[in-house]
Amino acid sequence: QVENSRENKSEPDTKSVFQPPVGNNGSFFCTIDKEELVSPTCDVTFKEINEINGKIRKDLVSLVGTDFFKYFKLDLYKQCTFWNDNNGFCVNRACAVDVVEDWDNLPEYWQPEVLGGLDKVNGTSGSDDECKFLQDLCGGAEGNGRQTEPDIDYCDVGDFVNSQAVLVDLSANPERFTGYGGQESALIWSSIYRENCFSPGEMGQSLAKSVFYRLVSGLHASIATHLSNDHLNTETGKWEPDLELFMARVGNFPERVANIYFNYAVVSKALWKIKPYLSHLSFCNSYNQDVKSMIMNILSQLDSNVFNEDLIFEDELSSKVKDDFRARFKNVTKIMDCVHCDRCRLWGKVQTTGYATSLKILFELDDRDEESKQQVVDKLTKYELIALFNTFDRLSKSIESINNFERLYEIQAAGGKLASFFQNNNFFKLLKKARNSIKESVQAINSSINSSSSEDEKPIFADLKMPGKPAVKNTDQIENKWKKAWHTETHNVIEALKFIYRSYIDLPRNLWHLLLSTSNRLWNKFLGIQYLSEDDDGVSYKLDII
Ligand SMILES: Cc1cc2nc3c(=O)[nH]c(=O)nc-3n(C[C@H](O)[C@H](O)[C@H](O)COP(=O)(O)OP(=O)(O)OC[C@H]3O[C@@H](n4cnc5c(N)ncnc54)[C@H](O)[C@@H]3O)c2cc1C
Repeated sequence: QVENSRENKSEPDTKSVFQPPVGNNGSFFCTIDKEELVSPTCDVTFKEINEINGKIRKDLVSLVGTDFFKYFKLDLYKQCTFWNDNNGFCVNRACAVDVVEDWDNLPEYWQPEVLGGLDKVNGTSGSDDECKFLQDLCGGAEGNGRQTEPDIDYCDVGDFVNSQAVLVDLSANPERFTGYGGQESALIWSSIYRENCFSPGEMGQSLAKSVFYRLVSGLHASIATHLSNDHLNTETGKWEPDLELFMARVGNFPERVANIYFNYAVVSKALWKIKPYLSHLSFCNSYNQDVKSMIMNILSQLDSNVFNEDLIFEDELSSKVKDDFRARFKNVTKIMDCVHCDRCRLWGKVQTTGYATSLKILFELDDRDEESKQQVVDKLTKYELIALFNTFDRLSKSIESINNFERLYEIQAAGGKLASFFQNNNFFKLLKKARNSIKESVQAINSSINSSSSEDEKPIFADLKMPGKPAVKNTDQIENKWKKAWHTETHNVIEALKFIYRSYIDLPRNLWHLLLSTSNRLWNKFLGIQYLSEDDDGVSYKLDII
């Protein structure tokens, strides 16, 4: 699944980058085996992940809704550094981000003087007994001494303290359908997938490549699940799930669904791994008493078997591949600066930062050294932690949505479509409208005979609404197809019946005429005289007997 050869290409080429669709009899839901392991590196089945997710979903929703976890900081105006394309923008309202401007209503630890007051926080940090991690968490004191240490970051943590960065309430800017697409988003995705080309010949590169691909594809599929689950129905004006869109983007591709589960396993293992190092922290309890218990409730449901990160870079030789992996994933997080839709950029940044944080925890937490583990965790910034939990929430929501889409799919497959057709009285509306429409069309034909106008070409069922119209299809075309088929069939049946009826009526008369004309011709021939005939227009003319 990661066989795309993208090396040595200067321009993104979407055709060579993306996998061909892998539809399975048109349906994933019927073919995936939920008892199977999510991946050879995960000792967990799809079913088990569903169960874990069911247990933690409620707490996770509450957690990301708390004041501490719902705010994120990012620079929406950062220039794209990968190609010269900083002029595009998404004009759709759904692409916009509502930035926090009402500072008075924010908790104290989000106030500008605290967020920006690094010196003040640093000044107190040495004397207080609380560890630096907690102060980072509550005061935003990122970056102490980071520069002198080896780079273990999979994203640019400096972005969060950039002077251009704005604070955004994630709960006020949900991840959903924005209309962003076409060449622009395809270019972003192809550039992301192109990062997945490691130096050939390195030990362990194929497994690293596979993990990289699955992470990106899982992110891509998760975004597609959210935009299908929260899709604008232009007829009702409501945001609602769109099953057909989901099937077209995710559901018909078992591999993409599996990659969402794989990402869930990766992030949950990272969370499981930091659990022992969070216990001494109070998570700004003075602001929200429940945050800590919610986190612990969630983490206690997670299992170490969900993902075995040790298999990825298992021997010494693979450390080069690991460096490559880190640099390439960092690029993925930076490519988010090239996304023109602000809302997509926001959630793209949150999620790529969440994966970057997971990778840092999984691959940079040295198993042999307890102290270094604690240090890595202590140095996580507030925004990495917020991104980590929000990314887990996004994956958890995706899995919940996949299960909901499966139920919708089964209802439709079991004839739900037909049932709703009758329940909504559409069948009877169809009959009534057909009757009225035929009357109208007859009138239209009559008037067109007089006025020589083209009124009779007006579609008969112009106002007819068929059930279950897919958002992605041209509805006019579907209606016209129905009308055309209806017309053609009724016309053909009526003409056939008329023909048969006329044939029976005309048969005796035709036989009598045939008999008369034949005997007349034979009599004339016997007498040796000319006889008369008629052409198709009824004109009589003489024929000579040869
Ligand atoms: C960072 C980012 C965030 C975005 N956030 C949003 C958002 O919040 N809301 C929104 O409405 N749109 C969002 N978009 C746009 C969205 O992802 C799609 O690009 C857009 O909807 C157009 O979809 P598409 O069907 O043309 O194919 P795309 O999703 O653009 O995919 C392009 C090609 O990639 C391949 N492909 C698709 N999915 C996968 C997969 N999971 N694994 C492997 N290959 C795959 C297919 O061959 C496909 O033709 C975002 C885009 C980016 C880059």
